[in-house]
Amino acid sequence: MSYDKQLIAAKKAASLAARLCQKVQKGLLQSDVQSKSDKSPVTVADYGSQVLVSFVLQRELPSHAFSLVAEEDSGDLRKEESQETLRRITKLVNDTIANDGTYNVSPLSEADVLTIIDCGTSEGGAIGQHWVLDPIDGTKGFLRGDQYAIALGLLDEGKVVLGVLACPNLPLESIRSQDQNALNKAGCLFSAQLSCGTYMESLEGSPPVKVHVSDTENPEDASFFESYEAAHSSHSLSGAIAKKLGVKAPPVRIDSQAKYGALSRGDGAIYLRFPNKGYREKIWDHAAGYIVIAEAGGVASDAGGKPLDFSKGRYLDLDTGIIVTNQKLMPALLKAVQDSLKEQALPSL
Ligand SMILES: Nc1ncnc2c1ncn2[C@@H]1O[C@H](COP(=O)(O)O)[C@@H](OP(=O)(O)O)[C@H]1O
Ligand SMILES: [Mg+2]
Ligand SMILES: [Mg+2]
Ligand SMILES: [Mg+2]
Repeated sequence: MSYDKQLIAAKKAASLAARLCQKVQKGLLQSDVQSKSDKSPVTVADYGSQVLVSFVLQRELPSHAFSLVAEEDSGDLRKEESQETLRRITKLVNDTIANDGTYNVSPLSEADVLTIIDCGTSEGGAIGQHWVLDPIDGTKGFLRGDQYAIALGLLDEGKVVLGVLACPNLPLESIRSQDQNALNKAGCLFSAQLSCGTYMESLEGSPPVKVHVSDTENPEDASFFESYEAAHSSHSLSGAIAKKLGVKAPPVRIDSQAKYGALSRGDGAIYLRFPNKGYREKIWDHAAGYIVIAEAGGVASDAGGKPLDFSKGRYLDLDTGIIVTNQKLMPALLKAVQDSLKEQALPSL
């Protein structure tokens, strides 16, 4: 089965959303930051991005049933104190659509915006097709002016069949490049479809280039990625695993699924993620990255070596943590992870 049409629509949706996010990040004001019940910062761009992706997908694929599992909902925005925020989101979305020029539509109203945000409340699951969206992954990175991604995947019968990662601040060259000029040129769009490989192009438009994960078999040559935020992933556990494996390079700490993108083109060889006990991973934090890595020849699993299961609804059910690397390094990595977890569980003497 081909998902070509959906892939074209997904790339268009994520690119347009990226434009909105870039505009907001440039002019980021403190007043853009709201507080959600989970205390994570949510910005105008977060909602605006979700509206644009949902809008474009429905426009581009009018004959397809539409189900979207997305991170944000309109609850907070419907509150009295959010009126100004809603007004700003609506204007940003309408300006972005008008500047793009593809869609000849009358401007969306604030009520339209709320309705479109709430298109993302699907529960997903193992039956049928569901889009999975993180409108801004790496909100903390976004607010800091660092890495973030617009991450969009498609599930078919519970399996990720395509994924797109728009990473506006990721350099087009390897992040390990020493060339400052090259590092200043940023804005990558990764796209992957089942059995078709992973491609990268510039967000400004360039021919897609096929990418592949690092093929290193030697952990001494491997550098590893992890969250910038220590609260999202234990830096001490990943350090212990890397040491056991023989990794020499210091960790590369960046926000968002830009890690999966950078890994898919070989900027590093390993990604380790170990949230606090009890934290439940959401499917939108990994769906797009999972297929971008798999189609580039890599493998992502939980800490027990099981593939990630996206068929269970909005959450991933998994055994402690997520590990990602190439096929050759995975057995050694898995052993180092298991040994380190056992040691960590032992009472210290
Ligand atoms: N305590 C926690 N442990 C693990 N992940 C967390 C977390 N709190 C938030 N997250 C998730 O980590 C994501 C960012 O990952 P990373 O650390 O790789 O940048 C966040 O995505 P959002 O920014 O979309 O909310 C959020 O879903
Ligand atoms: Mg969030
Ligand atoms: Mg996220
Ligand atoms: Mg998010």
